[in-house]
Amino acid sequence: MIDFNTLADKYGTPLYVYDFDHITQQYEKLKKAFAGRKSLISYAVKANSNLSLISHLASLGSGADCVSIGEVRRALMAGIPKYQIIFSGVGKRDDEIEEALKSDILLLNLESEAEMERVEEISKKLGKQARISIRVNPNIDPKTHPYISTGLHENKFGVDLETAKRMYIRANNSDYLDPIGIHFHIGSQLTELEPIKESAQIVADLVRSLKAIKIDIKFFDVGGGLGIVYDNETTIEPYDYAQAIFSTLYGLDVTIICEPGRFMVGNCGYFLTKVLYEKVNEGKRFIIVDGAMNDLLRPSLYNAYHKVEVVGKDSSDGSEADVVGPVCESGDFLAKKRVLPKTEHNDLIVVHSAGAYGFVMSGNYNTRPRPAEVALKDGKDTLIRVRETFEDLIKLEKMCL
Ligand SMILES: Cc1ncc(COP(=O)(O)O)c(C=O)c1O
Ligand SMILES: N[C@@H](CCCC[NH3+])C(=O)O
Repeated sequence: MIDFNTLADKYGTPLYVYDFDHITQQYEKLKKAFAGRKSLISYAVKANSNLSLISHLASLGSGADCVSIGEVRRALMAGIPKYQIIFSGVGKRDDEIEEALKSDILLLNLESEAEMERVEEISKKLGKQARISIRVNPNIDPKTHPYISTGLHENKFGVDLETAKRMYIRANNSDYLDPIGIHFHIGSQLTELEPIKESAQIVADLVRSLKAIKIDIKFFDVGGGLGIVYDNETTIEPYDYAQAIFSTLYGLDVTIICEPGRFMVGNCGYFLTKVLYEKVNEGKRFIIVDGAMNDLLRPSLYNAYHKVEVVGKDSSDGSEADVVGPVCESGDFLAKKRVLPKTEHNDLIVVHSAGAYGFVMSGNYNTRPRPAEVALKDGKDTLIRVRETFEDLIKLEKMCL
């Protein structure tokens, strides 16, 4: 049992708390599911890019999937070996490509023909050969929230099968490109296995057709996307996930890469916020707390559900309320229409499953400094990011005054 009150007293609120032991369990579960085949788990840094958290994953043997040079730098700083780092993303700048090539990471994952031309040109300038993978868009509906669906042709990600094949042939004929990987990622918070299996089948068929023309793909990257329980969702078991992928890989000797973000860190995280006031507007009850949409955006952005509880109080005799923050937006809420007990000033509210896409999507709207982050490991709590101050926020502007 986590003693949330003690943590809130010690570090203040709003506050992010991550249970690193839970991350270890998630990592081991997935690693075990892939046992028996060559595999690399490349944690999707975008889900939670705290350096101490990445460093914890590095200590478990994890690689990193990055979508900006900043994330690549974080991964390297946190101790992820360079040959376990992948750089994806639809819009890499020249300077990002150059730095990634100089860093000698495992793969640049390419998402368009135009990008491949840039990478070839920059590799030529550096006198290097770029190890690349190509992100295939298999046009499969992942059956998730439209904002986090990425594997349909209407989404901006990847290239269609024909284009991918053309790119592989071209890359294979280039002195500066080494096409050794293939990639797909159809969306996030996936709770159904079939779309993943179908996509893997399509992409594996492409790998077999490439093999027939002597283009040898060594890394089969299935992206991330494994969903977690926020409310009462049925999720995909890692074992079934791995078996579904294995079943598509007949005749192929590849290292499977998978890039879980949410699965690895989502349920390890808690967002702690204190009650400021309660009020009732014409029968509508609001619990106003010191955390807001700038700290945890998912409810406002996706209408995402996060379980909330008032620490030490039983909800059974409660009534319906919205939990809202102090930001000047009607869309600033953490939870809507939840049965919650009567609260007092300074009661502590815990928002669950806040480890993924929580702090990383926070901002300073309304000149609100971002929360501190704390890790729990082996029964000990450690500060892993200091709370921002007003001075931190205005530092860059003050330099221009
Ligand atoms: C290419 C890629 N890999 C991995 C991920 C991680 O996704 P998730 O957090 O759903 O596992 C994403 C985000 O959706 C992504 O775009
Ligand atoms: N930000 C999203 C996930 C995006 C996944 C990245 N491609 C969320 O909070 O659910």
